[in-house]
Amino acid sequence: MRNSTFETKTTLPDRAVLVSLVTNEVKRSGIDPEYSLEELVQLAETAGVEIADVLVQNKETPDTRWFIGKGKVEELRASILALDANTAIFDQELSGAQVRNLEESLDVKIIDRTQLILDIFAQRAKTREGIIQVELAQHSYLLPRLSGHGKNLSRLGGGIGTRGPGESKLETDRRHIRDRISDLKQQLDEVTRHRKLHRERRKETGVVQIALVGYTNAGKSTLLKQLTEADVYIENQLFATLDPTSRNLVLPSGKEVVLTDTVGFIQNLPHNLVASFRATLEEVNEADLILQVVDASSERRDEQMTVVDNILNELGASNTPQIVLFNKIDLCSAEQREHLQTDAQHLKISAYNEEDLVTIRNTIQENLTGDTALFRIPAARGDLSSTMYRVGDVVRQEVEEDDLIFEVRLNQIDYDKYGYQLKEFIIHEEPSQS
Ligand SMILES: Nc1nc2c(ncn2[C@@H]2O[C@H](COP(=O)(O)OP(=O)(O)OP(=O)(O)O)[C@@H](O)[C@H]2O)c(=O)[nH]1
Ligand SMILES: [Mg+2]
Repeated sequence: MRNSTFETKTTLPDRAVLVSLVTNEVKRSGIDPEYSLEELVQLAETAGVEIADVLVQNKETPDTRWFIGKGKVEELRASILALDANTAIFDQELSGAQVRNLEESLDVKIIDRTQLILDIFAQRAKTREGIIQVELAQHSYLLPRLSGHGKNLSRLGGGIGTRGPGESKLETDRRHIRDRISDLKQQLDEVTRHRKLHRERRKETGVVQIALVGYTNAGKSTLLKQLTEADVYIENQLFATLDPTSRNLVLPSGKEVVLTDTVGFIQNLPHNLVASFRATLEEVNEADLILQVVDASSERRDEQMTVVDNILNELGASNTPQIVLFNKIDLCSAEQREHLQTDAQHLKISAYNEEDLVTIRNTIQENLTGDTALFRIPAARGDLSSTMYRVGDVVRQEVEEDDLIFEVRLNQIDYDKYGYQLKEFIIHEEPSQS
């Protein structure tokens, strides 16, 4: 049945026991271990893993050799045998030595949350940039976990926990991996430079950039599709989208802006991954407006919003104007709906409701349209006329004595960008009605 001669060991789907160790450090980190474990279940399912059992241990500190306590290792062994599992997935990061000890003792594949996320990313990566970024993250994860013998590289073969760097590198030693990392970094630099050039060109043309951000599975891609008719991948699973997709969005005024879908966020996002995906996430940083998409029907809505805000902070994008879209309102209970903040910056929507899409387009437009301003420019500064047309809609233009009068409905973003020369000529400003 199997048609590939390259396929290595795994013929059965992975069947895993999930393990979570709740240490004092975990408790201090502010991460709710129960929520984290719920998410690990979803991540495992997303990766196509069957879940046989879930084990939890409370312990002040991890065991240096086994991570979990010796007694818990025996419990895990019993569960693996009874339920015929071939993998154990830990919700916290393990050291290389702990992985080896557990693997030798239990004779199953051992992976942790970080590796599982990296695997899902590896399954999803389609563009050159995405593929390079994932491989870079995988190697960076692996490097400190290789100690002495390169034996644990033999875990790289097939199935989850094994995708990625690839079988051809089975015998690779540390130096080899380091070489590969610097090679990947170089390739990434090149791709990044291209992306940057592209972005700068878009910027020069003055096109407004809007980024859809949010927790994974919130509905970002669905909104991109609904708003722009883009053909994008939408799935009820974590990390459906990896590579940013940009599409033109036409506002009611006829103005075109660029809307970009981005990779979803998750709590406890592996550091290697964030570092590797910095280039991709730059899109968010450069946006003129951020649409934060929230799954309002999620029991964990507030936690998810906090994670997103924290990551935006880390990216340096916390000052970018933001509209929060409370999505999936159709799935919300009356009580859930009631607790949602609503004002000009917070909308309750469903990505599948046409009227809501109209509201979103209008709200974007309102946020881009600022106040109406009156300018008086000396005729000698006629060179500024063209700038007037760059910063908004000129609604009136007259000559009065030796001066030019312009009434402009400002586009706030463009005005901030290009309007610095105009500011001294303003004679009257009126807040917009919207
Ligand atoms: N009922 C309902 N389902 C929605 C709505 N918006 C999105 N969905 C569903 O939610 C799931 C996730 O949607 P995506 O658009 O893939 O989510 P995403 O934010 O792009 O997710 P990632 O790419 O994984 O980060 C899909 O099954 C969508 O059909 C909505 O307003 N109502
Ligand atoms: Mg998506």
